[in-house]
Amino acid sequence: MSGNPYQDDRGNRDLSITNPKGIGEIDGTRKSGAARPAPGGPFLIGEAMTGGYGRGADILHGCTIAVEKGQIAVIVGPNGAGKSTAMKAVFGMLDLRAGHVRLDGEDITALTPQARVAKGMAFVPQTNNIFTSLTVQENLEMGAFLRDDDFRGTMEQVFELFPILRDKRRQPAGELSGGQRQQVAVGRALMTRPKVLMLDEPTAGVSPIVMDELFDRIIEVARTGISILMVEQNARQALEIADKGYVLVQGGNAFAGTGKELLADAEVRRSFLGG
Ligand SMILES: Nc1ncnc2c1ncn2[C@@H]1O[C@H](COP(=O)(O)OP(=O)(O)OP(=O)(O)O)[C@@H](O)[C@H]1O
Repeated sequence: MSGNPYQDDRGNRDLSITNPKGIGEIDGTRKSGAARPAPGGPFLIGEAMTGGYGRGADILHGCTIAVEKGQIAVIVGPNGAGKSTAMKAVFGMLDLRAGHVRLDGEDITALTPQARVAKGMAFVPQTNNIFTSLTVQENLEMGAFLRDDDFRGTMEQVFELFPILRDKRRQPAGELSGGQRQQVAVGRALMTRPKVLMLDEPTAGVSPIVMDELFDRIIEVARTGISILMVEQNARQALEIADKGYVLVQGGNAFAGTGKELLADAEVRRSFLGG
């Protein structure tokens, strides 16, 4: 897959590689240089997030993750770095001890996940992200449960994006292949007509070809103006389509930059991309 189609005309928001101490650059407090943040800050930002599960030790330590409208931000890093935890924190599944989450300028830190869905956020977790005993179409209808308008147009868009789902719409989702199930999960999230689509390892367990196809579809979704925030194990491929990449290590930001910058950075390559 080639580079990201958005990078050229949005280059002025892209930030150079930063170290944890330079993290202020990510949230738009950059003090010098040409890059200026969008007025009001990023569309979605989890800023300086610190917290963990229940009464356990903190997993996130001042972690910052952001995505602009219609862009793709990718979180990569070693196993256990806290990538999924950062996603859960942005979605409100974690009580933060410090830090904020802002969507379109509004502080949503105190909102429940359900309230965030109503605000336009959709989250596709890593596992158990479909109803296996329901048909494909029923899964998509479940995605529209918060809507009281006619959602057939949205379902049509999902079928256009993932034609195989139309063919299999009457089949129980549990009978589908891994890649097709992921399409159901993404399709179900899209049924809410989200402004932000959060994906935790959407390509887990699928073949390289299926991964490429899924990434192409994700680019298409971003082109419609939806922001994509995703965690990926396939770091190199994901960074290729990323407007913005974050490398998390031990719950904190180790590197951030455009996908291209991270792919070109010698240390990032050596430490996180297998050379
Ligand atoms: N529900 C939970 N309760 C308590 N601790 C958890 C929970 N989920 C994750 N953790 C812990 O949080 C830390 C970070 O896990 P997390 O799943 O966020 O990492 P990750 O970067 O997504 O890893 P991976 O790449 O392996 O999926 C780990 O030490 C993990 O054991």
